[in-house]
Amino acid sequence: MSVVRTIFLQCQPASISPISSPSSSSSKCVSVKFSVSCCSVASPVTVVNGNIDRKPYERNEVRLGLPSKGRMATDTIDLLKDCQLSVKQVNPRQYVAEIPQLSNLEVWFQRPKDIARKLVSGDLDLGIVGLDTVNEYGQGDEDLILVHEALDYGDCRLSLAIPKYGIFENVNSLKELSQMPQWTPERPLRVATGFTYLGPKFMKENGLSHVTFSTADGALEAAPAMGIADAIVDLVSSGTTLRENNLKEIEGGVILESQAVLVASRRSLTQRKGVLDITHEMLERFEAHLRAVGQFTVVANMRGSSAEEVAERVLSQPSLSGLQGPTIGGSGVLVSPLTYIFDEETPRWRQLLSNLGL
Ligand SMILES: Nc1ncnc2c1ncn2[C@@H]1O[C@H](COP(=O)(O)OP(=O)(O)OP(=O)(O)O)[C@@H](O)[C@H]1O
Ligand SMILES: O=P(O)(O)OC[C@H]1O[C@H](OP(=O)(O)OP(=O)(O)O)[C@H](O)[C@@H]1O
Ligand SMILES: [Mg+2]
Repeated sequence: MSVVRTIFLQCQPASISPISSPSSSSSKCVSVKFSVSCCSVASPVTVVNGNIDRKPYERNEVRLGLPSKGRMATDTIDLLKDCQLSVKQVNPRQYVAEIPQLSNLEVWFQRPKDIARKLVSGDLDLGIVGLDTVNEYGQGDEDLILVHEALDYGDCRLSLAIPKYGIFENVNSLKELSQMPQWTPERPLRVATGFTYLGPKFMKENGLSHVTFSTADGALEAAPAMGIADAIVDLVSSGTTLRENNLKEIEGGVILESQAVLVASRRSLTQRKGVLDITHEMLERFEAHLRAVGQFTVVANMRGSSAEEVAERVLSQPSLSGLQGPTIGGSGVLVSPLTYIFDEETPRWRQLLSNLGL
């Protein structure tokens, strides 16, 4: 009986599929690889918008905008670090940095809303922010292209919420809210929101006509209890803030599902030297890294009469997806998390090129 070395990839979700057939060599080593696709693939989205004054900028460096503060800041740096892209900042109060692995790239730390604005104005070429920010401050500008629409952090939704109490006690859907007799031209539904573009757009698209909006920079959940508004449009993640303020979401009231995205300026991608190459490099790393999240390499020595027999046994056991691989007779088991799984092609890259007409 010969000892056969088996290598396979293990992942959390139950589905597991071979990405390469077992192969044997003269020394009776067998290599079996499994993979599960962890992220959904969607086309780069073009967001549409109005007229903005564009500056014809003369510069040679490619500029990437990253969140300077707030909850997106650390997670963004962490994602880049996980992709072996180290952001070198001289000190935390300096807003410019570099990523040595990406030459000719300047990183600029900015507030998320300013990243969206500066992409539109041409002052940045690439940015990482929440989709809510892209849509709110990009206002559907055709120049903005979502290069990666699911970076897997910053998950939240933009949602309409109303009080649980009073006249809203039995109101549980957008339809019921819109049909309430209370809303008239003289006494419209008062909505407080920081999303002064997406909020009114949503109400209009859903046929709510007697609506007025007020805005504030934060703590919007206080507005109904303060008597300033009847409803709010704000981001919800765990739902705790709504609950603690006696508010509820309603059916049909989700305006947008959001997470961190990589967004680019179409003009930059097509006209500025180096932007397309840097985008390709970042995209390949992001896709390969996100595909590898939750997957592990397991290396074990296994007994079998031949490499083929071991490979056959490994491949035939769906239970391997439950981390039971070594129980089929392995020893010297090594388990390590995977950093990247590179596919032959980067699906979003192909989609981006076709979106750009290249
Ligand atoms: N509760 C949340 N959970 C997860 N992600 C969130 C949450 N709230 C916001 N986000 C995401 O993080 C982004 C940045 O939010 P954050 O509150 O850190 O900054 P900001 O709202 O731009 O600034 P500030 O709140 O200081 O005015 C949002 O645009 C959104 O994409
Ligand atoms: O559903 P939850 O997990 O409770 O999160 C939702 C809250 O998080 C955000 O506020 P943030 O913390 O950014 O404070 P802000 O209102 O000052 O922006 C958002 O504006 C909500 O208020
Ligand atoms: Mg906030």
